[in-house]
Amino acid sequence: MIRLVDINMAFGSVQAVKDLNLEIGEGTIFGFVGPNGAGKSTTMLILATLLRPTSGQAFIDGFDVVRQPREARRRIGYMPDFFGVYDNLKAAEYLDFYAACQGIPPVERPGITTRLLTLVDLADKADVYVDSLSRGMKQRLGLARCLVHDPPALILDEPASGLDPRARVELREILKRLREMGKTVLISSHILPELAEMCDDIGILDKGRLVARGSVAAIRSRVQGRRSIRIRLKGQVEPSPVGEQLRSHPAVVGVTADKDEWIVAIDGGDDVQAEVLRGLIEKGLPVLSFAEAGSNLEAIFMEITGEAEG
Ligand SMILES: Nc1ncnc2c1ncn2[C@@H]1O[C@H](COP(=O)(O)OP(=O)(O)OP(=O)(O)O)[C@@H](O)[C@H]1O
Repeated sequence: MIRLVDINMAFGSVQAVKDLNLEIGEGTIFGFVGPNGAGKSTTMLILATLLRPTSGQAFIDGFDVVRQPREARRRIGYMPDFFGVYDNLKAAEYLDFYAACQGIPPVERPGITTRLLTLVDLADKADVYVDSLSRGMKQRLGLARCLVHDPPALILDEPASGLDPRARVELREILKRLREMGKTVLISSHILPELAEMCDDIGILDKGRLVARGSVAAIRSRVQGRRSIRIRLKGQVEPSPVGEQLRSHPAVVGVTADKDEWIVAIDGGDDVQAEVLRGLIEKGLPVLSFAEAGSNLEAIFMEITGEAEG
């Protein structure tokens, strides 16, 4: 449904997207994750036909976004990371307005508006001014707006950003409904755990390059067996014998000092963790705490995007 072939995008000397190749099958919820400036919004703008790539091709349902922008646009709903809402309109009027912009005949518009407001759980807000809706509600209304022309593919740029946990759960529920409807969704975030709960597949973008792609389980297994340990020692900061001692263990693959803490990446399980602790104690180093930071998704994300730096 969505295909990117050797996409490059340069803004002057800034290479925002580099040799990006990606295929997203029909009915997939695909999470696009990467730190700020990774190139997510740029890629989405290209797919939305709003930015012409420096080179490469992008297709929506087989239509080239540069050569056949009208056909591509008809098949896509795009929600930018920031969008304005007209505050003098009520929710239903707002959707009606966008349906009119899409050339939908007046007789069909009330039905579409009602269906979409129901889909995004705003049926009871039809007559409420958009301006007075909460941020989460505005986001859901924005999502409904992308659906007025019933496109098979949706591109959502950071829709969960700034939402409270409850609003995120609501958004996740709506994405599930979209999946049931057979929509293909490309959704971005700079927070991997936020996307992991909602997506079938994940692509990690870093400095314009796709550095990992696969199911959440596959990405997790890429760094399986690796864990981070947080260590606090009394009055110890670099330079100190601590870093040297930690690095001397062959299973220690990374050591960083962060304020009064050391963060150590180890390639191994409980036995290795116990050995590293024993090594510190045997050297007479004053360990205050030694705890697993967890092999959480955020650590995995740091790991993968860190790898790409070299
Ligand atoms: N119109 C532009 N002119 C110049 N540079 C740009 C332009 N748009 C994006 N960039 C640069 O391209 C790079 C990628 O930006 P992009 O907005 O695509 O990243 P992103 O992954 O969406 O990040 P964020 O989460 O911060 O929006 C950044 O270095 C950015 O500064």
